[in-house]
Amino acid sequence: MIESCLGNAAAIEVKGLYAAYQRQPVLEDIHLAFPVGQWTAIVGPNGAGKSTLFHILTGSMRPLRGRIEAFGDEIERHRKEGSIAYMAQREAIEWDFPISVWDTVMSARYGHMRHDPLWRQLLPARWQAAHHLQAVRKALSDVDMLAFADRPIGALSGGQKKRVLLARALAQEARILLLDEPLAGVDSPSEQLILDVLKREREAGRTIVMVTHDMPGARRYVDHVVLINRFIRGEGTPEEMLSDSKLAELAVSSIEQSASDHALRANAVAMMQK
Ligand SMILES: Nc1ncnc2c1ncn2[C@@H]1O[C@H](COP(=O)(O)OP(=O)(O)OP(=O)(O)O)[C@@H](O)[C@H]1O
Repeated sequence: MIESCLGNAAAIEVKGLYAAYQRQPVLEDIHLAFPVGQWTAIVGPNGAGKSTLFHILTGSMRPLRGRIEAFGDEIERHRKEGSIAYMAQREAIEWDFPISVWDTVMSARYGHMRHDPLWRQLLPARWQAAHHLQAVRKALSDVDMLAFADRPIGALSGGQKKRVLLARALAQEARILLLDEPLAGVDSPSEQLILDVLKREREAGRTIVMVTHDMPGARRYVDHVVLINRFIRGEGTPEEMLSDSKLAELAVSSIEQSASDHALRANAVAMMQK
């Protein structure tokens, strides 16, 4: 087990996080902990701030305020060590870029290759050390995409693209997997395959955090659920958080949030016109 000796430290802990785009708050007063070795689902309506939270966790966006730790330590060190793998939404990727499936997944190994001798780093991707090739082969095989290794990524179907993105995250062999909607837009065999792969990763001790709108999948597989809509709206077991009444409260929070944002904007416009 990867994390068996780590006690109760959270894999990631978020303390007092605030984030905004053009002064419009998106995340406020976020306090969260993703338990080590557990599978967490982040659930919230469109525009709730879920992807923004991931952008902050991966370091691609700076929050206005707040502190983030990984394994009880500054998160930046763990990012640099490649301990956190991230799977973006399919829409966030440039699929026209002329790169093969193999090379896309191999790019997850670049962080590890930094420790290889320089002469080896200069060789083409296919001549890298055996353990890198093995990690890529295993990840592609886990998502049943090894037969597509030489295809350009732009020639894949939507579900295949999703599997390649997951393979890329797996090939990093990170301790934490952050997955933004890994189940969105895939057919049901692909969905089952992805859930089974993640179940095995969790059993091997990896910490998984995934954004999902798939309630049946989350109810069946995850250990921990976070409800979010700008603020944290609940955190607990799937039984507690994914009950009809909790999900109804979350939906109502979304309507109230939009109404209050609308009123604030109208107020601001009225003030400027005075
Ligand atoms: N680059 C940006 N500039 C300005 N506003 C943004 C930007 N990115 C996101 N937003 C806004 O921030 C809010 C939160 O967006 P975010 O993508 O984090 O939500 P989400 O919960 O991931 O939504 P979805 O489920 O639709 O993917 C939305 O209102 C969105 O329009």
